[in-house]
Amino acid sequence: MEPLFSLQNLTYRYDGGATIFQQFSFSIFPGETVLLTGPNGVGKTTLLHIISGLLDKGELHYQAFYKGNPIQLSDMRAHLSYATSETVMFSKLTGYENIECFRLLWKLDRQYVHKAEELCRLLEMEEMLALPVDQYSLGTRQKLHIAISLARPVELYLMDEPFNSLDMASRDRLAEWIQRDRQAAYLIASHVHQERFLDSRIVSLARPSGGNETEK
Ligand SMILES: Nc1ncnc2c1ncn2[C@@H]1O[C@H](COP(=O)(O)OP(=O)(O)OP(=O)(O)O)[C@@H](O)[C@H]1O
Repeated sequence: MEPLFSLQNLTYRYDGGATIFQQFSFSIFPGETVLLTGPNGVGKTTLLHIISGLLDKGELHYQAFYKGNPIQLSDMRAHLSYATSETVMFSKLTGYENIECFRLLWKLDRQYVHKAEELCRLLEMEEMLALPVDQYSLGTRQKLHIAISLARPVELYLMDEPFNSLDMASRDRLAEWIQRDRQAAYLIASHVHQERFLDSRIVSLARPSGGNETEK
């Protein structure tokens, strides 16, 4: 089977910083869930930022392919949804209004709204949607952020430590949802929660002196 997305010979160094990746290659297949693990500071968030085209400063070399076709990482934004570790939200607006803002921003139809609300129900925070986001707890903000990100209709989802602020029941439900979804691929940075993803591939980033080399 052809990978959905493939990154070859990635070399990356932050401006004035150390080399984080050295000739690193990684692929993810349609419908696959990959757990990205490794110690603090090894480069998990950096890799997700790179794949979503957010890092254009520093030394960056790679070849990338989406569905077999060469692609610039800055163009990957159209094909993926990235649930960053920091929640990005309009805090004076309600949950419903935030869902609607992202619908307008991404130019989506009502299907997206239905899916976002379904995810809010799954994560048991639907009753908070009528309130402004600045009244939410940290975990409730995280749930809305995840619901909005996963409702976007794409074939590749990137998630950075999505479980951190969630209660146990929500962690279980979210992990089940992700593993049931065979239509999309998920790349999830998390150095815990491997027990929730027993059937998933684990890519463990190491910290060799020269930066990460191609995953084994
Ligand atoms: N803007 C930046 N400029 C320079 N170096 C940076 C920058 N952002 C991150 N780094 C460095 O890049 C390395 C990788 O950081 P990154 O946040 O990707 O690690 P991580 O594996 O996600 O860590 P954690 O498990 O703590 O979230 C670290 O050594 C970090 O200090």
